Amino acid sequence: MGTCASAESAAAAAASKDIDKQLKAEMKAIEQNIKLLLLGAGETGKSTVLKQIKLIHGTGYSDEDRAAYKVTVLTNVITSVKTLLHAMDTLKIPFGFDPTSATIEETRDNPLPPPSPFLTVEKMDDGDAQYHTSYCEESEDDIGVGGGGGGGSSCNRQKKEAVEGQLQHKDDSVARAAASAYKILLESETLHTGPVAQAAEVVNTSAIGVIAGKLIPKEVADAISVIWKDIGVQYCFRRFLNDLCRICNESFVPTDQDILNSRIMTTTITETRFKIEGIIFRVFDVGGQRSERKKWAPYFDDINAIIYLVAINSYDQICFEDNSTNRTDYFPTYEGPNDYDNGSEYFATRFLSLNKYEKKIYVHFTWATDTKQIKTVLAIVNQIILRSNLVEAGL
Ligand SMILES: Nc1nc2c(ncn2[C@@H]2O[C@H](COP(=O)(O)OP(=O)(O)OP(=O)(O)O)[C@@H](O)[C@H]2O)c(=O)[nH]1
Ligand SMILES: [Mg+2]
Repeated sequence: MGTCASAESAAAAAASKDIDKQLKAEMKAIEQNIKLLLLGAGETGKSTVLKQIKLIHGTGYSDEDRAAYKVTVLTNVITSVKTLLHAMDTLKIPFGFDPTSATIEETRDNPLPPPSPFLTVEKMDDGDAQYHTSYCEESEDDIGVGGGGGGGSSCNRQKKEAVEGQLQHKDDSVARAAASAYKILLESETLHTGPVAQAAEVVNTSAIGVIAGKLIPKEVADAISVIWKDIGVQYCFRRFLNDLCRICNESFVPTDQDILNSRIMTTTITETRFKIEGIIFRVFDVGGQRSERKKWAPYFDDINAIIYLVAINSYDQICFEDNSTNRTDYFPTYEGPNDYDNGSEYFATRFLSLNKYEKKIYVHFTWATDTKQIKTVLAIVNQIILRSNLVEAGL
């Protein structure tokens, strides 16, 4: 009896000690805060992940935030149309070009280029590496410009992007037919005539920025509308401007998805604090362009985790910084087929093989603009960080 009672009290004392330790660890975490650093090259989705954390764990966006983002979205629309018009000339696609009039025999035989989900790699203090793929989960919202567009899934979107990528393949027969039509019109000096070419002139000569409180000028909005209806322009780049009418309307207020899709290059390091399960997370978002990277160094002190983002669709894009350097160049050691599964596996393996100090690295394939997928990734990240805190505290 006496033995039993003393065993019980020993167990109770041990349990109480554990609780004390846990409370102490949690208090320590609260005191210290959890410092999370978002790193990665330019346009890899760092600020987008921060926006998602704000939506998931913060208070969301106020009316003032939305008014500021309205300026960004409207400016992004004008910039995108200018980019699109530039692409028409670069890819040699004339206005009015109908891709269905060209034979697609060769394109059908070409392998599809890999779609473009983004890869995130988390570095932890020690231990194993892990993968998490949220790439093909169903998504509630489809993404158009501003993403207000209806239905569909991430998988459908990826297939759509892959098909669009194929349409732009420089060797396919549709692209050759477009270039040939472009050449004929150029030689006959009729390439830049007609209503769509006039609308292009209006957009190209308009100012890029939209001032706070103002709308896109009516003549520019009308010109964008004319450009967007052109079948050749649709062929050139059909996914960005589906929501033009909504965005150009006076009553336009950016939705959460508009905000996630909008783009401002980060040039000032920001710190944002969130309380998740009682613990304060301090998230640092840095600029990824080359000139910004020298500002990263002081932020490595005392951090609990790095979320390193990589855009795995950027392997064939050039750097914003100098407009010529390939962002990732090709990988001569890659011998696998040109498909998503093998390509993404290869990227993950390359990153993991750089782990010289046996740090814990977790790899997630995800879409930074998809709140549902980022929610899953963040929940895993939080669990990992909190777990490693308890391990540190000896629990
Ligand atoms: N399709 C797609 N677009 C994304 C994804 N992540 C980010 N984007 C878009 O890419 C653009 C750039 O994303 P940002 O979050 O601003 O990139 P960043 O890494 O903060 O860039 P810097 O501030 O220049 O370092 C934005 O328009 C985003 O909406 C993704 O996973 N998929
Ligand atoms: Mg940024």
